[in-house]
Amino acid sequence: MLTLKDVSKAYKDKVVLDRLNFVAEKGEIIGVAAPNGTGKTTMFSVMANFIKPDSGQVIFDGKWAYRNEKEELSIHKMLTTFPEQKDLFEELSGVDHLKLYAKMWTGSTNRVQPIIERLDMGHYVKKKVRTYSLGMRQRLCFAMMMAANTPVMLMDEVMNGLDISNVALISDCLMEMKKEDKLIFVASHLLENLDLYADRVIFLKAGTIVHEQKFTADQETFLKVEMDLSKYNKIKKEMKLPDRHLFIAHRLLCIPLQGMSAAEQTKMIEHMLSFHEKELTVGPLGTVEYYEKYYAETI
Ligand SMILES: Nc1ncnc2c1ncn2[C@@H]1O[C@H](COP(=O)(O)OP(=O)(O)OP(=O)(O)O)[C@@H](O)[C@H]1O
Repeated sequence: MLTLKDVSKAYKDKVVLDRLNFVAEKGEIIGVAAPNGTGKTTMFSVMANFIKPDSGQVIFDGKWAYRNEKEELSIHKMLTTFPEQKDLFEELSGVDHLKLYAKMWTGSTNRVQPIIERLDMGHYVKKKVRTYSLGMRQRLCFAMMMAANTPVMLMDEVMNGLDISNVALISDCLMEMKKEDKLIFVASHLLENLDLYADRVIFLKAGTIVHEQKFTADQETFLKVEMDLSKYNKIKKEMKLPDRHLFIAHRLLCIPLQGMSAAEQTKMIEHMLSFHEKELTVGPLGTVEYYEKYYAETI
């Protein structure tokens, strides 16, 4: 559905995307995680052709690649990007915005009313945008994407400024949209929220994807123990930890259980319990833990 092939982009001598490659299919939600200033927005801007990459290609459906105006038009019928709040028209109402997006992309306004109801916007949507709070504007931006109803959606910071119940509401809508076979990219700093609906999360670092986390049943299992650095150093002296263990962000010891017999696993858990640590869990690494692994100091 969407392929990035060797995409590179630099601003002067600052390389932001460095031969980036990936393939995304319809019916997927792909989370994009990285600290501020890493290149999430740049990647989306290249995907939407708002900026040209220095090299490489963005290919849609195996055939369209922004090579000319006709191709650009074909792609932009399939793709929407999350509107920026500053691009909203202060003197128009929310309904006006929704009708505009619905008409432009689908040729009909039939979906507007159900979207207003689904997003619980009825009490404000007829008022002018200049009277809206940050969260009300954000919900309108999301509703505009729902109204456009394109097969590909690029959502940068979709949860910005939303309270807990609205984060839950938008998360539910994203899951419903996934069932409608959309391909949705969500760049977000709400990492635990991504775990809820993303099929995979890509982690950007130094212009490339350093890790892709897939939420499948065959994820590697770790024994995870919260501890500080001095305790970790003490344990390392007292026992042989597996070579592939991680000590993430100076706070979490993660021991891979793969390859250990049941007896060895039990022994390892008993051993860790004997250190009386705060918390001990068994499971795969989550998005927060991978984030810390790649962006915080790890031994
Ligand atoms: N037009 C530009 N000119 C020069 N440098 C730019 C430009 N746009 C972005 N950059 C730089 O490129 C890098 C990546 O920026 P980008 O906005 O893509 O990051 P981001 O991951 O989306 O960050 P955030 O989480 O803060 O939104 C940053 O160092 C930024 O300063």
